[in-house]
Amino acid sequence: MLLEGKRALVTGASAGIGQAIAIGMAGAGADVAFNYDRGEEGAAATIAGIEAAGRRALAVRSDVADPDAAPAFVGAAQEAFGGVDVFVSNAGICPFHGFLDMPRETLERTMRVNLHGAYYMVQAAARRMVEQGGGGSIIAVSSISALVGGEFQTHYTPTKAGVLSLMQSAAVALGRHGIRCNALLPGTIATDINKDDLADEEKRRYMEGRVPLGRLGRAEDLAGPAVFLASDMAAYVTGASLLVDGGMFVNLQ
Ligand SMILES: NC(=O)C1=CN([C@@H]2O[C@H](COP(=O)(O)OP(=O)(O)OC[C@H]3O[C@@H](n4cnc5c(N)ncnc54)[C@H](O)[C@@H]3O)[C@@H](O)[C@H]2O)C=CC1
Ligand SMILES: C[C@H](O)[C@@H]1OC(=O)[C@H](O)[C@@H]1O
Repeated sequence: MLLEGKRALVTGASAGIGQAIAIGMAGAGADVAFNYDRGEEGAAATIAGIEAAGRRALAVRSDVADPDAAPAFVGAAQEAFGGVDVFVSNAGICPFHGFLDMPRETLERTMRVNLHGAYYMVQAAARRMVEQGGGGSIIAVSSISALVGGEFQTHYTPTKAGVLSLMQSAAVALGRHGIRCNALLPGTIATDINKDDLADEEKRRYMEGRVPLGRLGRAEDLAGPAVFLASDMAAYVTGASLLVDGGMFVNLQ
């Protein structure tokens, strides 16, 4: 198995993409610790999915925007599993809102969760990996939105560009330690984050129509690419970004 014996950590894994990655990594042989800030039922389902794969699970409820949450999460995983080999920074929010009347709190919360949270978490994981030696793999969930804009995402797209940039700079900073850092760029994946937005049938059909593969993404579509980047199959891949969007980005006309 690609991740046999690895210890993986995933932020934001009580639902959606994080949940699919956590369970997918367990299916590939990893013990998995995850954090989440809401959704006890979802967290229980993630634990069940990891354990059904015969792997150990650890769930920690905390807010990635809290700088103290990062060392606490990594420390708890270290205590439970004895080390950290793979880290996936996934937790994020996207409260759709127009630009001209963007509430300050919505802007600042989105920045704190998506960008500051990713920074603190990645830094805490990297410190652990450097201390233990032997390298590691860090993956951040950025977005197709790091590359293109969105009318109701002016607070969100800069965070996703920031996360992509964080992986590039971290790849440079951590290469000498054998730690690889890469970004996943999902397209439109049907999850809770866009449930309300895609409840508008016209919008949903428009988004589907932009995808050459003919459908919106499913959270599970991110599991394989994440396992690949975490595994030794990607041993010479760092500072890279992988679009997982059904071809949406290249579809101009
Ligand atoms: N669904 C989509 O179309 C796309 C999503 N993404 C990114 O993928 C990531 C996951 O999104 P989805 O699975 O769609 O969302 P989701 O809403 O289905 O799941 C979000 C998860 O993150 C956790 N979370 C949210 N805020 C948190 C916080 N402050 N601290 C700790 N955990 C927190 C939630 O508990 C939940 O487990 C996000 O970073 C999002 O920006 C990127 C591109 C497209
Ligand atoms: C939440 C959106 O549907 C989603 O988020 C992204 O990052 C993608 O660009 C999609 O718009």
